[in-house]
Amino acid sequence: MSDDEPDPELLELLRKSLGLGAKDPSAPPDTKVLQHAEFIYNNSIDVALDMRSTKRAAIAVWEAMQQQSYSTKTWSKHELHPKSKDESTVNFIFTMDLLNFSFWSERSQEERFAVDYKGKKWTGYWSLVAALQRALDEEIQITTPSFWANEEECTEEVLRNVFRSATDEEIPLFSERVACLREAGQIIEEEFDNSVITLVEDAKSSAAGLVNILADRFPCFRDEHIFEKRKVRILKRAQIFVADLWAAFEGEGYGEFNDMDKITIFADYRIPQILHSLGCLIYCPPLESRIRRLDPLESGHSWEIQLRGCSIWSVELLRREILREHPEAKINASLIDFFLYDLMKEKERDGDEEIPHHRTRSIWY
Ligand SMILES: Nc1nc2c(c(CN[C@H]3C=C[C@H](O)[C@@H]3O)cn2[C@@H]2O[C@H](COP(=O)(O)O)[C@@H](O)[C@H]2O)c(=O)[nH]1
Repeated sequence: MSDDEPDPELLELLRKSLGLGAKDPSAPPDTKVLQHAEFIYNNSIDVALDMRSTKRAAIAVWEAMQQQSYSTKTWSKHELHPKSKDESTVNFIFTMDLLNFSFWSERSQEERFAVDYKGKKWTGYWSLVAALQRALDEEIQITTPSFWANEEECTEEVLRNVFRSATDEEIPLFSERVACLREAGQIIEEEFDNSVITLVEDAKSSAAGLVNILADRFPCFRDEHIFEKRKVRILKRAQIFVADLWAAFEGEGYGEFNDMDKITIFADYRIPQILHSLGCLIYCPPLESRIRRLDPLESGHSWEIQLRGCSIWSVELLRREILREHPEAKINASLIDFFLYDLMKEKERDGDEEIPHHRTRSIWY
């Protein structure tokens, strides 16, 4: 949306005040995330995209995904991800993506928050998945929404035990995670018959519809910010919830959506990092040195919104580049995103991080 385009929210307001009625209700749902990402990109002066690198990256990413036959099947191959294609996996994924944020630590690799499970110490995103699997093994109903809302049974002590650490650092934002569980438990109890399945089915197989339900009804999923005086929707956890469902169920059953192309990448702290490593994202010197110094970047800061919005737009251009070269490609932003995240984690394991990820502490990612 360029500067001279009218603000869609304003148009909606005008439409209503002139009694022109709301937009056509039969219009397919849209999350507005991609449109807002383009607006952020068009108004970013501290983060830029490099088109030559994007073209090069598109070829490299496509070839690597082909070589690895990277598909939705890859999701369930991860050791800790649930394998059953049933309601328990829907509940697991909802719980996981309700809490899928902010695992980075200022401690060393040995001292950072870690979860002991199946003889390994899991950190980062995998520490969350391990903690949930461990709790289920210990007969704690950590993936049941009615449990989260029941403060007598699901006490803070029970939750501290669920997220107990193998080191003396606790899980980051513990109290915010408890608040997310309580809020979501209550909303699912009151508005969705105590069932995540009801929530998923209310979207009628629309990925964008499900994202909008989460953003509209759950404040803890409403990842929206102000940029250049406009509201911009990024909705990272709402979107990764849909994509995780889609991948876990391989596009069928509870993972069947007729508009997966409406989902963008999930703007976290790993995708900007890998895009910068690929040369697709370029930072202004003050921002780059802030990141390299590991100095915090507060949530909502213009630089942070530019990083997240330009990452979404960068992968949209990369996706279009892949389709230009391979019109037959069965590819979407979700699959590219999963691949880029796994690629970044591989580079981290190999000690090959070209730049640190940015340090923003928030519940949004
Ligand atoms: N954009 C994007 N962000 C992702 C993931 C995942 C894991 N998805 C799995 C499922 C399928 C894939 O194959 C992955 O194996 C976690 N995150 C985010 O990263 C951060 C954690 O980073 P670290 O502390 O280093 O583990 C945190 O914000 C978390 O929300 C992803 O896929 N895409």
